[in-house]
Amino acid sequence: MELLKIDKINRVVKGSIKITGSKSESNRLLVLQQFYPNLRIENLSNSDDSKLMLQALTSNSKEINIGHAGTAMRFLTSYFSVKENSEIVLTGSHRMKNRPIEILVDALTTLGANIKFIEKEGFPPLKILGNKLTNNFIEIDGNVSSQYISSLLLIAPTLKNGLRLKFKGNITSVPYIKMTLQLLSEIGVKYTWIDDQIVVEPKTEIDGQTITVESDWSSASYYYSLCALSPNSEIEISSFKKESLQGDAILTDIYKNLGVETTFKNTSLILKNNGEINKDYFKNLDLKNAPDIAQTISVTCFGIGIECFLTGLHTLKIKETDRLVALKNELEKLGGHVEITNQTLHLKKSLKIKRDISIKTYDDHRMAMAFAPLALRVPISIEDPNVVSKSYPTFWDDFKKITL
Ligand SMILES: O=C(O)C1=C[C@@H](OP(=O)(O)O)[C@@H](O)[C@H](O)C1
Ligand SMILES: C=C(OP(=O)(O)O)C(=O)O
Repeated sequence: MELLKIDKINRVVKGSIKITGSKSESNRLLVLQQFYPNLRIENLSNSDDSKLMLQALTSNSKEINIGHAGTAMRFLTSYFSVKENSEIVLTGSHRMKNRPIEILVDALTTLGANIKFIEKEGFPPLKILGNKLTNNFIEIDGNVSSQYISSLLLIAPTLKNGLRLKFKGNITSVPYIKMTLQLLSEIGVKYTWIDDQIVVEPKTEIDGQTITVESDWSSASYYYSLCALSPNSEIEISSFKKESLQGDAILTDIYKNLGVETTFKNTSLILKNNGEINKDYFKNLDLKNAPDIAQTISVTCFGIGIECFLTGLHTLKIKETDRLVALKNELEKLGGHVEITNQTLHLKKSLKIKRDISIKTYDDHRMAMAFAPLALRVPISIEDPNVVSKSYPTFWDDFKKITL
């Protein structure tokens, strides 16, 4: 196993970084481009997950392996269900075969799709026979993963009568659903969202247009963490928009409470550490709308030595790994005290951080990137560092650029 040893960083973090396009926006636009070929995309993500997505969409192969890419797995399930006369096996990594997909498969089946579970009921791999979906109403549980809903919304305008989707119970990761709807709206698809019901109108073609993907806010979180852990630091990251489609743009508010001040300079974000920490803010922070930054935030709090109680984390258990367990294991190796439930993480105040600990990454890019900034406190090692390529292939080059 490869191990990346990072010496303690002794200098103030300074520099500028260009981050690749949002993985979430890219994966949506790639699907839409198949339906509407006169859609052009700029600043597409160079993540493994987006490359796998594009390969899958343009492949002639009968079996497609999507690796660890959750959004791709979920979006492609709907895509291949409506691709008439196609016959495909959609599979993934060992972990992917344990990430549930039954809610989406049931919804698609209600619409008229032909999908079979090949191994374990409710999980990939799937055998999908593409055909014309004839129904246009579904009721769906929205609290397990928003990706099922986005997946259905992406095919919605291609259905003869569009789609009427009604939520049962609460919905999670709502900003990702809004992102899907906003992108549909940008290409001219009409929709309404009233109370617990979304209605999407059909659209057979769009006017030619180019959409520029904003850079990835989840990837930006690691620079917020570096900035919070490095007094007097100043980091410039690009290219971002003030009105973002990405829910993780909430980072600007959250990290303000960890002493990071954000200003916009054209399309760049300038992060500066002003040392003003508001510990109380982290005594109860709900992250159901921004689950991908939970790891970054808990590690930053640990590095600063403050308590945090994070809620709304129920989706973390079914991501690249069980992120709640992974965080507890690794923070405790470093000397932290962490209590978890199925939806919360409580990090107690811990003052001393153990040196030279080797962090396990569990095939999870965000474990590697979230723990790396702790090198501002102690020498640390990251196991299997190349996992970062799932969302951010040049992470280590960029990290070195501003820390060495
Ligand atoms: O739609 C998307 O692009 C995503 C939705 C979220 O998943 P959940 O809705 O499963 O929380 C998020 O964690 C994931 O990284 C990307
Ligand atoms: C959860 C993530 O991705 P996915 O679900 O697409 O595998 C992520 O990137 O943090």
